[in-house]
Amino acid sequence: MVEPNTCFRGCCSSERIRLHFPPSSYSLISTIARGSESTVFEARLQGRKVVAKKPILSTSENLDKFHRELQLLCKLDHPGLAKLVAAHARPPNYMFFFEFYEMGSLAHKLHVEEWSPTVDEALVIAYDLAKALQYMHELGVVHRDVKPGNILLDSKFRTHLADFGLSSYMKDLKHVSLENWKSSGKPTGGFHKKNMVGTLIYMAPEILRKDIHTEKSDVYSFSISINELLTGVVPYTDLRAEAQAHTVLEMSYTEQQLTAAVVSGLRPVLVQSKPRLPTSLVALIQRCWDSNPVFRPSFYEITKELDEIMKDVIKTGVEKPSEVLSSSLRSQYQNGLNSLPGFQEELNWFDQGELTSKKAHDGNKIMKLWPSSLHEPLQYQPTLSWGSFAACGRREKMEDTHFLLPQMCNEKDIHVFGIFDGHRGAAAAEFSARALPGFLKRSGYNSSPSKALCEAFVNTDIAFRKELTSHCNSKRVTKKDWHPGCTALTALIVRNKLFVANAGDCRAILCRSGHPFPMSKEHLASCNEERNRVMSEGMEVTWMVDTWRVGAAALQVTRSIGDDDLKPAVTAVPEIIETFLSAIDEFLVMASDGLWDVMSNEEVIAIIRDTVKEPTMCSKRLVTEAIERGSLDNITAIVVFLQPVSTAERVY
Ligand SMILES: Nc1ncnc2c1ncn2[C@@H]1O[C@H](COP(=O)(O)OP(=O)(O)OP(=O)(O)O)[C@@H](O)[C@H]1O
Ligand SMILES: [Mn+2]
Ligand SMILES: [Mn+2]
Repeated sequence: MVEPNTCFRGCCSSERIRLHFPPSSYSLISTIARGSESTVFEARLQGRKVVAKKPILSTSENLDKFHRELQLLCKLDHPGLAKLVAAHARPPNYMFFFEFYEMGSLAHKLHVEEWSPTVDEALVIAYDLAKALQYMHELGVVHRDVKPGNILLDSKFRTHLADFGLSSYMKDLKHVSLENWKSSGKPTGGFHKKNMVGTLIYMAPEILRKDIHTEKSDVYSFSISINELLTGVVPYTDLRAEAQAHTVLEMSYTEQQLTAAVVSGLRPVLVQSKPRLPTSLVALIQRCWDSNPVFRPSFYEITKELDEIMKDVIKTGVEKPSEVLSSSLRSQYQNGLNSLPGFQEELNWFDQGELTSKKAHDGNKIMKLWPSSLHEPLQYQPTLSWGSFAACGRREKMEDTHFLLPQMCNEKDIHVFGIFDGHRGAAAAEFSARALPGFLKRSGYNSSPSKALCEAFVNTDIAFRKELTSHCNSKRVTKKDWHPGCTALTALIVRNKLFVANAGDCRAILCRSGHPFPMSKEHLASCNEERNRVMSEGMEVTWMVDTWRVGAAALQVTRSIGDDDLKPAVTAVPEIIETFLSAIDEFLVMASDGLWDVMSNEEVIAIIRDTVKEPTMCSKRLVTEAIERGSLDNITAIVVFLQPVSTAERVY
């Protein structure tokens, strides 16, 4: 008797795909992955190596879901989707057999193997994935679980979107609240299996707000995944490797915090420095993760745009295996590089600064930094918590750096924080962030805090310019007019006293009695006093384009570290403002000018009031907001709470 090719219930049928087999025709060989709702095996089906996905069927609802998924899988047929080769849909065994994709998931490739694709490889993957999703959407189906863990790669690096456990016809979707979403089909998988926070990172803000999932929500997840592919970094962690990223993600955010942050506009750090990265691709990613689904392009538009981008990047069309694209691009890229001036012999300026710092303070363990006097009356004790966030923003390169050094030299009530905003390259900023703390310690053993800060700025400047000169001489560097510099802002807290040293146009404010209390003043050529000082040092200041600028370099700031072509007029000597802290002081905000360009002191304070009382979250919020307001610069923010923050306030 020939059995019909249907499932046990008769609701699933197919002409292409066999839906039942005699038990002897398949065997499970080994476990590949154990999901929350299924186990994935390497299997053999009639001699062919396949993947068997065996759902956990503990309730009748699970069974209904299996049949719905099978009905859908019988309809789907696209090269960009994981191919169902067969199924077994009769008791006691229910399972899907898929084509085996030997390279595994994109998540594994990126975060276990730490694979770093070239831009053209990433473009091919993005294009394949977009095509597959366009196909699904045209059928009226949303995937609802687009993420690197569900993107499988074959030996030719072509993409196959898998895991249709959450896929659904749009017409069947009702409002799914977060609660019943969690208990029904929740996106899981990869290394995020155990924790919710991880699975949230691909979910569009409207889903987090408990709205309905539309095709534009898939567009959002697509862009988060493609940005992850280009950066290699797990969203919201700054880390590549799976194990560490996992811990950091869990430590940095609770579920509510991340939900609140994404809804209020937080996004992963946008890809920035990658050879040949087309700006149009970066812009496309940003449009795809717009907070408003209406502004996100459809996959029809995305594939068209990707097609254009690829044509620009390579003049040879798209339907080629990626290896071919890679090699042709690689040779183009190398030709391009060779015609560039000799910029390759880069020093690592962070390391250079670190070394200088070590030499400077030489591990003095006997002397104490600024010991408190026995005669001092009982002092107010601020309770500190601190955090920072930095983003490249719309700039091509990141030239901001910063450091957080709480409890300097193991002194429980001495803390230092610094921001450096580089110009004409990042060298000075990178060097200073590592070198300045060492100079501060050295001076701290025999100078007052403000004198030590001043010496630290000046010594960092001298050391940097010395390193630069010897580097240029030793390597016969061809960069003739290379005079990198940076502005610098450093806050030092010694028990109940705050000292802020500033050279340039970063800014620090205190929130005192609820109002901004300036702790620094900007040093710009547009400011009379500074302009006169620079001119009295014999340096020309001229009105150019839109503002006053110093020297041939046309610098807008009048104090900085580095800039050896403008020394001594553009001095590294900081201005220092000091104040006693008391119960009226809530928090300190320090930021590079990229933030202050688009936000007033009052607005900064209002935003922090309106955010979870967690300093890293506050810093992120400030930076994200500044980018959204159109800041064109790099942005770094440090937030230091000066009072204990109640746990109730910490939760959004
Ligand atoms: N066809 C396949 N070829 C190779 N590996 C596969 C295949 N299908 C699944 N895998 C591997 O198994 C993992 C889990 O697969 P899948 O996402 O389909 O299962 P799941 O139970 O829905 O998991 P979760 O929902 O927890 O992500 C994938 O991340 C991938 O590493
Ligand atoms: Mn799944
Ligand atoms: Mn999965």
